Amino acid sequence: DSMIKCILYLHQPLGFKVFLLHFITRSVNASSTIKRLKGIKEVLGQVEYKMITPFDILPSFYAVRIGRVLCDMVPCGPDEVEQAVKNAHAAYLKWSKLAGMERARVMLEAARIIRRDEIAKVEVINNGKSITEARVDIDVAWQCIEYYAGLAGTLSGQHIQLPGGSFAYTRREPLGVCVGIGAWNYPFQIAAWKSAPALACGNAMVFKPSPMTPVTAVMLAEIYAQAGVPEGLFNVVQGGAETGSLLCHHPMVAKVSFTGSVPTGKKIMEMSAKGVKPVTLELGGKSPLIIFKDSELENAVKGALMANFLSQGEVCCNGTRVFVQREIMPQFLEEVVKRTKAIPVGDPLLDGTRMGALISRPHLERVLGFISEAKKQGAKVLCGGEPFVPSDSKLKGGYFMTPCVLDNCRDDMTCVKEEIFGPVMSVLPFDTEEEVIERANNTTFGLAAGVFTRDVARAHRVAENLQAGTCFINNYNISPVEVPFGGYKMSGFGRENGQVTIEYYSQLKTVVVEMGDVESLF
Ligand SMILES: NC(=O)C1=CN([C@@H]2O[C@H](COP(=O)(O)OP(=O)(O)OC[C@H]3O[C@@H](n4cnc5c(N)ncnc54)[C@H](O)[C@@H]3O)[C@@H](O)[C@H]2O)C=CC1
Repeated sequence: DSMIKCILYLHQPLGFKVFLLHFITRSVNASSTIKRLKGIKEVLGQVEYKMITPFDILPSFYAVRIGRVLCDMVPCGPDEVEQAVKNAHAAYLKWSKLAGMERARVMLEAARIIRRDEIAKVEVINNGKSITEARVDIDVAWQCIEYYAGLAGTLSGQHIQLPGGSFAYTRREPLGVCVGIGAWNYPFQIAAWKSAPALACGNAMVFKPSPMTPVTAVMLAEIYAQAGVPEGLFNVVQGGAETGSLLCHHPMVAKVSFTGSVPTGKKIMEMSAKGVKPVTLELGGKSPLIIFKDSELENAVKGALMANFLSQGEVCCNGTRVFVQREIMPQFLEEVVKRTKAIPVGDPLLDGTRMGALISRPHLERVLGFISEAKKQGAKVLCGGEPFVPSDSKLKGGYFMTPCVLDNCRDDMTCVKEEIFGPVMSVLPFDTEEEVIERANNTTFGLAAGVFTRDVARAHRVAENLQAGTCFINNYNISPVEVPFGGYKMSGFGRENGQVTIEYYSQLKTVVVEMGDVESLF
């Protein structure tokens, strides 16, 4: 947690002038961030530079995951965390007193302000994914805020009749200051998925993005501020494990919602347990995708690609164990390999690109390491699995690789058992429904699962028997915001999105009203 390095280079379209920008060292809340952005002008007064704000992104703003540092961030320590939580608490006291409909109006304004293309560009630079996918992420983010704005005015309790005219009623009340801790794979979207239901219920949020992708959550803070939330209602603190741990231990924090790996999830739960804080854990997966021989093959192949190659394979709910019924294996493999080879890898800012760069050099090496180990254990690489160097010289140092399909896989191989978090599909043959369900469930994870078949009864039977928080039938990796998302088993608990998430960001108060005399036993 010493110094988190992430430097931002701006290229001019002509002449290759490089501007180094140090910004947002400790972004405690939106207004201080804005001040800091403005402060850059003074700090870098002597240097030739262009001022950027999130809504002033230059067409030449250009830096992808190409091995360059974007900006220097200093992790927030106890003082900043204290300031962020206190600010958030003060904002919560105001925000929670507003009518749900008033909160809805502010949130709808935030959803409206989110401008897809500008933020998507920064997200590409932040994360390395293709611009096409980043645009979808930003759309999903504003849709999520819009959806929970719609629910903010519907929060209500129950009226319960009791004997003698007495009654009780329940009130759905906010929790207070909620903490969101995010992973690096969907930086802006995760910040929206966590803050939207939190804010709709009347809470405040202190959000810590992953130190790998610190930038776009700050843009969301600015958007909420512009939309008119009380100052400090959505704060961003930068940092890694130490900052996250300060947040989880803080006595004024009422809840922690975490997205990340299983080992960190366990720590978050332990730390939160000390303060008896509820947690939502969105953790990793090793999800199965089952393709029966009666499937519409083209759709099944497209589904397998969607299940494996979005965001360079860095997706928690990816269906990376692709079980294919033996009779159709040759046709499936031929088609899936043909389409995988055709995926355009390269400059993620270009519209034609479908796969960008992985998050970091060590992560790329880890993913390639899984492939070498798979080969040693007997898997056959049908395509990809190599580092990729784009022809554009600016991208030479990037963390690119070609998407990989592995054949001859067995259930006991490391590539089939462990989450790779990269573009690596493991294909496994199966014979019967009973057998494949047992093998699909033979994992400690349970985030998602998929089944392709034309047999309606089989589809629902298989979905019922798969141990996973989400089961896709005849598609994969679509996540409309109306639909709850979350895990079974070690993939976590609690849900994000959908109506049910209101329950994870609120608490129920029961008020019992006596209309008669007190009948005392004493
Ligand atoms: N289920 C889901 O919705 C998703 C799950 N993931 C999972 O996340 C993992 C990849 O993301 P990473 O960022 O590498 O995960 P990670 O667990 O290393 O970090 C996640 C976040 O936790 C913070 N953190 C790390 N140690 C901490 C500690 N001791 N106390 C408090 N905070 C701490 C990090 O700074 C980061 O913000 C994968 O395993 C993936 O499956 C990723 C995206 C979505």
